[in-house]
This record gives sequence, structure tokens and C-alpha cells, in this order.
Amino acid sequence: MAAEALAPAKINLTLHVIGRRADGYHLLDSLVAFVDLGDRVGVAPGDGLSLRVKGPRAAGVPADDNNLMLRAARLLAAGAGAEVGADLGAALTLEKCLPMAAGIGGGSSDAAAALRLLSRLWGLPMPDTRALMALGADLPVCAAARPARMRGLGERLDPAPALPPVWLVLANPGMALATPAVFGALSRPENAPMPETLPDFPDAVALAAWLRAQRNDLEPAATAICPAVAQVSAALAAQSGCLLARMSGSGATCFGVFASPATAQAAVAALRAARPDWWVEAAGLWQPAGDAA
Ligand SMILES: C[C@@](CO)(OP(=O)(O)O)[C@H](O)COP(=O)(O)OP(=O)(O)OC[C@H]1O[C@@H](n2ccc(N)nc2=O)[C@H](O)[C@@H]1O
Ligand SMILES: Nc1ncnc2c1ncn2[C@@H]1O[C@H](COP(=O)(O)OP(=O)(O)O)[C@@H](O)[C@H]1O
Repeated sequence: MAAEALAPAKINLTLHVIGRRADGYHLLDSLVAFVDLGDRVGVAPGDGLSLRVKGPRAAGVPADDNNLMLRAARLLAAGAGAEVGADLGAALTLEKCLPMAAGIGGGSSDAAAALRLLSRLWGLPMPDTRALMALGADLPVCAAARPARMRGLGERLDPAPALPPVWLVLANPGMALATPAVFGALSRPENAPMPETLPDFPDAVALAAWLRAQRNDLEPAATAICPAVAQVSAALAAQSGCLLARMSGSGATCFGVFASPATAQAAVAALRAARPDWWVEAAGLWQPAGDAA
């Protein structure tokens, strides 16, 4: 049976870099949420394994074995001792709506959505955390697809406190930022973690007030490589009703936090008018349909 799902964008509401390992990977402490905006991933029975990429942001997205969706499919089959093509087949589609290399986990979320759909189609269990990490540090959290406190390299997930109704405006200046380059430009890898216990967030104002005391430690490094990050963040912060503006992940996408959909939509309209060259969208938090665990 053919099936389709949203691959929701991942937002690092905070991203504290708290150490660096000898192999160059960094230790993180991040509050991660997902929004109801993303790519659309489809899976249908098929002979062999194929992928068709379409959609408004398809340009430049690899459709070959470099695509994380195909790598994820092979990983899933290998976990069951099967080989894609010989034993299992699927026709995958990706409608790309999120900018690529943008700090919002597009490829990782596409791969996680493909895994969820393929595990149902093929009747196989989801890969374990260690296997997911082999695809990327963002894969475990994207496979969980629910708000989480992410630690370690990305493998340690704890439930986040319940998030209040909140609307985010996402803005990207149209410049791809490679994650390794941003980590490489980080001047100080040892920074303070978030508090051991995260508070409750009764409403959007309380959430934004708490977030303001936290950080994205990659933001200065990303801004050094791509100065437009500072412009995007400042433009979001200047919008009426914006409670906080910050970069997500390794950038260059920034998000603004708003307490109502109307203020968020007004900010989108103003930003699109001022900067037609930027990608600007409003989104609410993504509510998993119960099948994303
Ligand atoms: C920074 C984050 C925050 O959520 O998001 P994005 O900006 O990619 O969305 C992630 O940790 C990215 O996860 P992901 O994009 O899957 O990373 P990977 O493919 O595993 O690694 C890409 C590169 O990022 C660096 N890296 C990644 C994770 C980590 N804990 N320490 C690192 O130093 C390494 O240089 C690595 O070679
Ligand atoms: N399905 C996919 N969508 C986007 N990029 C992908 C995908 N699969 C593999 N990639 C590769 O992953 C790199 C990082 O892209 P992406 O996951 O969008 O970054 P980020 O995690 O910073 O948002 C891209 O440069 C691209 O070459």
C-alpha cells in the first residue's frame, strides 16, 4: 500500500555545545521541537529501490545514493539481513519544501519519515539508536519526532517539558551552510549546559523568557561564515509580537517565537515584502499523529 507522511522540520530551540571529543565530534545539550511544516515523503511497493525528488526546493538535492532516504532504506533492510533490490523493494518520493543545509534537519527528517513508512511496508522494526547515529547525529531525534532534550552527540534523548501553544516564523537567507564548516569555526567548544532540570512553560511568553537565557553556541560561528544570519535574526526580532529570535542548528535558518498565529502571519507578510529573496514561513508545533514514536 502506498503511503505518505510529513517529514517535519526540526528546530533547535537551544543548542549548547558543551565539549569536544578527540574525534572532533561535539557534545551537545539541545531542546529540540518539530513544526507542522516540512517535506512530504512517499513510499510505494516497487521492484528494486528508486527515489524521485520533486517540489519547490528540489534543486540540488541528491537523488542518488547520497540521499539520506536511500541510505536509510538500505540500513533498514540490512538490519533484517535482507538486501534491497533482491529481497525488498520500494519506490520512494520526496517533495522537497525545506531549504537544504539549513539547520532544520531536512535530510534527517526525510530519512526518519522514510524509515517509519518503510518499516510498516516491509514489516521490519525501526533501527536502533546506534544504527540511526551511523546515518547522522540528528537521526535519533528525527526518528522520535517529538519534543526532546537531546544530549551526547545526539544519541541521548529525554522527554522535553510540555511546550505551550506557540508559533514560529522561519527565515532563511538562501545560503546553504555546511554543518562541519560551522562546527569547525566554533571558537570555544566548552560551554555551560542547560540547567539540569528544565522548567514548565505555561505559555509562549514564559517559554520565550526562559529561552532568552539559553543559547545557540553555533550562532557566532555560523554568522562569521555567513553574515546574513545576523540580518535574518535582527529582521525577525524587529517584527511586532516577536518574543525571541535565534538561529536553529548550524544555520542559516533563524526562527522567531510568536504567541499567536495572526502575529506570526503578519511577520511573514512583512518579511516577504521586505526580502523577497529569503525563504520565510510560519509554522505551529507539530503534533505527532501517534504513529511517530
Ligand atoms: C547541528 C545539528 C543540531 O541538531 O543540526 P543541523 O545543523 O545539521 O540541522 C546536528 O547535531 C547535526 O546533525 P547531522 O546533520 O545529522 O550531523 P552528522 O551528519 O552526524 O555530522 C555532520 C558534521 O557535524 C559535526 N558534528 C555533528 C554532530 C555532533 N554532535 N558534533 C559534530 O561535531 C561533525 O563535523 C560532523 O562531521
Ligand atoms: N533528503 C535530503 N534532503 C536534503 N539534503 C539531503 C538529503 N539527503 C542528503 N542530503 C545532503 O545532506 C546535506 C545536509 O542537508 P540538510 O539535511 O538539509 O541539512 P541541515 O541538517 O543543516 O538542515 C545536503 O547538503 C545534502 O547534500
